[in-house]
Amino acid sequence: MSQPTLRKQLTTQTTPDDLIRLIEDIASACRRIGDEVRHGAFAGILGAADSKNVQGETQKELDVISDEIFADMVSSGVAALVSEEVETVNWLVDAPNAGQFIVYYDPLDGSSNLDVNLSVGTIFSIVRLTTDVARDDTTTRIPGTEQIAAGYAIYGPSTQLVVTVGQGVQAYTHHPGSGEFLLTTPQMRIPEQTSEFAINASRYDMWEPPVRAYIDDCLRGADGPRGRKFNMRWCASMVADVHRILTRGGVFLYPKDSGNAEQGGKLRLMYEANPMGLLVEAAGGAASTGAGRILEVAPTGHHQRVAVILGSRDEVALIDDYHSR
Ligand SMILES: O=P(O)(O)OC[C@H]1O[C@](O)(COP(=O)(O)O)[C@@H](O)[C@@H]1O
Ligand SMILES: [Mg+2]
Ligand SMILES: [Mg+2]
Repeated sequence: MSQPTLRKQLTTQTTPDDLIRLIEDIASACRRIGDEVRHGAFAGILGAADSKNVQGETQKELDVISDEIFADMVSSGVAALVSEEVETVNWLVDAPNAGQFIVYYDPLDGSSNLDVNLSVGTIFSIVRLTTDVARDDTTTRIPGTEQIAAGYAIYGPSTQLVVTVGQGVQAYTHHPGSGEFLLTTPQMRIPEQTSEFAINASRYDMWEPPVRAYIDDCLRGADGPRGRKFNMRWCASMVADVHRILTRGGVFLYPKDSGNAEQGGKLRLMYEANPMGLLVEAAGGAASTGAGRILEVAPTGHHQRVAVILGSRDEVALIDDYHSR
């Protein structure tokens, strides 16, 4: 094993010790969640649970199990956990190894893919509270610009952990023999230009005019205003779509449309849009709502939703331009 381990690489990047311990907790939890996902068919847990989450969505059994694993295993230096699957903030300040970190997380992302054996993941975002924490839920409404680290695990053909602690984006691959996450991509970079978009095209008739105009122009190909052919991908798993973009470029859109406008969009700011926004920007890309930088959105609630447009910088800038026309 010549590649550095997660701890070795984070130490080389002079990451504070308490943050390394926290990221290692998260890596252990993701290893366990990956195992549960892989053995889900044997345990018969790939289906729906008979419960709904705060978003009113029917939970998958593995949504609940993954949340329990994460909440059990992630505690080093933690003051509070904010989960997609739990309505309220889980304050840990009385726990023996509590500290100043707030961890926002989506325990299982892309869960509609579970029973069809496609890639799913876990997403996390970390902020460090500077002052002594007050146990009130407004304390945790912190803009994405304050994140000190973010990442995701992807449970695909291999399990990978993709992390930023402020020095670019690193990808680690789980090494089944040793159980370690080993550094396999030292720097993920997003090309500034792309000819590949990802959007759920079945929502075409619900899109607002700027998004419809942008996609129409891409689909007109070489003879159209873009002067080149565009390809399309949609995994219905944000982790899988963003991983592809961090690996080879592209643009991902989940806009606000007439079908989700009441909720403000589909994807959640604190544990989907903010962490993915931090990763994409750290890899040279951009992340926008169409009306401004995602990371600068002032949070009004833990489960608030936003429009998401992220990926290759020039393409995101162009889509923003469609919104300002
Ligand atoms: O079903 P749609 O419209 O394709 O939406 C897919 C999107 O919803 C999500 O599955 C929402 O995340 P969760 O699975 O964590 O609820 C994203 O991962 C994905 O990008
Ligand atoms: Mg999700
Ligand atoms: Mg989820």
